[in-house]
Amino acid sequence: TGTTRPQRLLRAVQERATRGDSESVIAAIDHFCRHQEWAMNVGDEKGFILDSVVSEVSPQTALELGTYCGYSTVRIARLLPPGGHLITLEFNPNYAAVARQVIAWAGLEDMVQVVEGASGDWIPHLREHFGIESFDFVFLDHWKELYLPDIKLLEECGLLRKGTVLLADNVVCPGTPDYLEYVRKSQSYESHYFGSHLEYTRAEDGLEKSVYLG
Ligand SMILES: CNc1ncnc2c1ncn2[C@@H]1O[C@H](/C=C/CNC(=O)c2cc(-c3ccc(F)cc3)cc(O)c2O)[C@H](F)[C@H]1O
Ligand SMILES: [Mg+2]
Repeated sequence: TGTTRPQRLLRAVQERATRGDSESVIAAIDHFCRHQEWAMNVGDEKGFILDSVVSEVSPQTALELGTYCGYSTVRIARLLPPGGHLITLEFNPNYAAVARQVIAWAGLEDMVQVVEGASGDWIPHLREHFGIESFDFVFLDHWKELYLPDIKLLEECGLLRKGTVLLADNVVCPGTPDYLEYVRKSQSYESHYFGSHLEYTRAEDGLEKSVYLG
């Protein structure tokens, strides 16, 4: 009964990063994934694109689907404007536990709510439970076949508004073909592809940014 990879990633953060310094937490995770063990964080190259989109949107309300170890959660939360808040959904309790500690080490726990459970179960209750009217920004990075059903659910629940920005990881590798076809063909979205590479590798991957038009 050894440790899990997320637990080893957390230990690397606690050993290498400075409490309260989100940049050092991001750097510690990238170092761990490059030099110790690969892990499915969005990574530094795609992370730079994520940063630029978050900075441009400057969201008061943000949603992340698939927290994993909290790497992209920290990247997003550190760029939120005053009063901004990020809700991140994670259904694996072990991952959620690690993510909470990574987020706390970065000193961002006041801007982030890690919600344990399945996106499909939680999305219909976000308004009543968190007083959310709609989301300014959504980052998709959970099971790839759930991207499409979950944005349709967000639409149905009225949680997207004119101008809401969706950013989806892995649209090339592992790939999200049904999601891509939908957002690129639908009259309700204006989409743009940002080419990049699979985290910590030379394989092709990229992010799809889709603006909801209502
Ligand atoms: C059921 N709805 C869910 N609700 C909340 N959290 C959820 C839900 N479903 C899963 N989660 C949670 O979301 C996470 C799932 C992330 C999946 N990510 C990937 O598979 C993924 C894979 C690769 C990859 C590429 C090449 C290769 F050779 C090997 C791997 C790269 C990537 O960047 C990825 O993001 C978490 F693990 C799971 O508990
Ligand atoms: Mg990913």
